[in-house]
Amino acid sequence: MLSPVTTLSIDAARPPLLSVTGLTKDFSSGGRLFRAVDDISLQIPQGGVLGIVGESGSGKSTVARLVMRLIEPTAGTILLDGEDLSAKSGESLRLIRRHMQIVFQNPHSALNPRHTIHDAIAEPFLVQTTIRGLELERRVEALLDIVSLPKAFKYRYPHELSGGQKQRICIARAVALEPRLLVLDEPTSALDVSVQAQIITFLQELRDRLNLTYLFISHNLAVVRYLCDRVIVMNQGKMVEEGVTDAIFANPSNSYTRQLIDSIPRLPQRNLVY
Ligand SMILES: Nc1ncnc2c1ncn2[C@@H]1O[C@H](COP(=O)(O)OP(=O)(O)OP(=O)(O)O)[C@@H](O)[C@H]1O
Repeated sequence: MLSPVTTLSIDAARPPLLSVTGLTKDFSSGGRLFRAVDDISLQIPQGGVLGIVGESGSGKSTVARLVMRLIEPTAGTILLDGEDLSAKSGESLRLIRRHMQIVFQNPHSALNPRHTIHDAIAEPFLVQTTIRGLELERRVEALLDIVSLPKAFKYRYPHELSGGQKQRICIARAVALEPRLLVLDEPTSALDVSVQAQIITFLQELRDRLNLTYLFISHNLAVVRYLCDRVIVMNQGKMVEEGVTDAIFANPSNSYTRQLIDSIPRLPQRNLVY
């Protein structure tokens, strides 16, 4: 287990790890304002897995980017362990960003083709810490071990890896500085179905092993059902349903949610997760 790089303040009466209130995002397009995210509120306790589902264009990725402060909200607050992200900028935002990392959909474009796997995994340490030399080597190898890849992979380049292996490298890099929150934005949709299943199982094990908290974005309800404790259903930027995953799947109260559930393809038994 890696030692913590920094720690957030820990209160006795602990707030949810992530608490989002009234999150709203307007984009201007062709001189007109378009509300992509409309008054979304959510909470994730430490160690929880919250899924956001909805069809293409419903605003899921925009929520992910807002939570990561990759884009600025039009309105709303985002608290990480009680700390207001919207009040932070510059160095204090950079410091708190260590505690929240994002894994994107496409591992093929996320890795620099000219950098070895070693350099890809070492980068967060070089940018954010003073860890160097033998200790850096130890960390890189430990992270390859965490994502169940051989140490010798550090000498390889991205084109020498499969899609699933590349996504494991992206996950290794995302967990390098021991974040508390991992935002997973469709992390398996660019992968083959059999590899998707491996990555989902792996993400579940990783959460238990590193005590991570996930915000999991997907249009794949079967994956969400497998991985998430609670789920939010989004339609046209709005939250139309929220609750315990099993309860929502068993008895959706919203007609849009029911349509989504009915659209899950019936697949052969061995692909049951999907
Ligand atoms: N930078 C932007 N400028 C203008 N409109 C944007 C921008 N980013 C997203 N949008 C629009 O906001 C809406 C929500 O997009 P978003 O990517 O969040 O949806 P999504 O649910 O993640 O879709 P998908 O599942 O296809 O990724 C879409 O209509 C999209 O066109």
